[in-house]
Amino acid sequence: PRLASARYGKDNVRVYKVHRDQRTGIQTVTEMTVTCLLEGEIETSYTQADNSVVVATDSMKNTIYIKAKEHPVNPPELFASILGQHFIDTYAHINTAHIKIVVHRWTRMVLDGQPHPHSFFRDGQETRNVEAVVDRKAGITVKSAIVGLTVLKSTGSAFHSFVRDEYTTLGETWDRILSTDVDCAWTWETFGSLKAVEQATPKFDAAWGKARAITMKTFAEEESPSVQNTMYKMCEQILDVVPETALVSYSLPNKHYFEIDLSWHKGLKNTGKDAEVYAPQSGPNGLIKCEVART
Ligand SMILES: O=c1[nH]c(=O)c2nn[nH]c2[nH]1
Repeated sequence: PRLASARYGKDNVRVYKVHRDQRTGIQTVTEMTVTCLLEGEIETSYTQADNSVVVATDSMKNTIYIKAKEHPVNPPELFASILGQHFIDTYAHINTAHIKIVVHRWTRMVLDGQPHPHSFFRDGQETRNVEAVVDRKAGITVKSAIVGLTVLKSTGSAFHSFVRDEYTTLGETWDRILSTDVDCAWTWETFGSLKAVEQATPKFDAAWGKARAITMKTFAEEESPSVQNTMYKMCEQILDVVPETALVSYSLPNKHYFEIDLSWHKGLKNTGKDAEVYAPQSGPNGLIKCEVART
């Protein structure tokens, strides 16, 4: 047998960092969960119990905290690239660093119309994710994402004219509930160096804001004929407004809400245009995926 692939590191490294503006007294917080996996000439640590090539995962955890102290942690695309580049620069036998950052939401409280200087709330389980692969030869590839943004529309979604055969029971509908947990990702054109990522810094927050706005606006305003068509339109718009992206993808569960026929009870009308009470389904769910490339 041969070692076909290997990467190792530290997962679930929770990091919190506060910025204190001395002049205004306004404090800003960032909370993230970091994963760091390294690849390189590390085969002998697996095959020969040679630990001389092993940068301990504990040391990686220490490094994440030190770099978070020494460098900005925002935008996450920049911090992930800085962190990955550190491992390539520091250990000659490490050739690829895989850094994943999940940024959790701390939204500033607004009290009596005023943003509070140091109080925040978790408005949803949505996260902003970044995966950076820093490779000694190939450069820095960065994938940004919105994950876990749960949305629902109570109408404005249809699904009909699909294959009808001896396996089909699903009725056609011109008016249905549509709900999903958005997982939207955009891959940046590869950066040739950390300097190139640093120069692109202003683009990362802007792209996240645009992708999130396009997702919500298209979801809300499109008379959706299917999840497939609506997500494709989202991809087209993101590629259009973020020219440095090479690929945009969505992975959308179709979280079904079933009509409940109550006519057995005194002829109660609760289906079709009379439907008001529905049964939200935990599963099974549709799962619709696509990747749209610029070229
Ligand atoms: O939008 C939808 N796409 C599908 O492929 C599908 N299949 N069942 N319901 C569906 N809704």
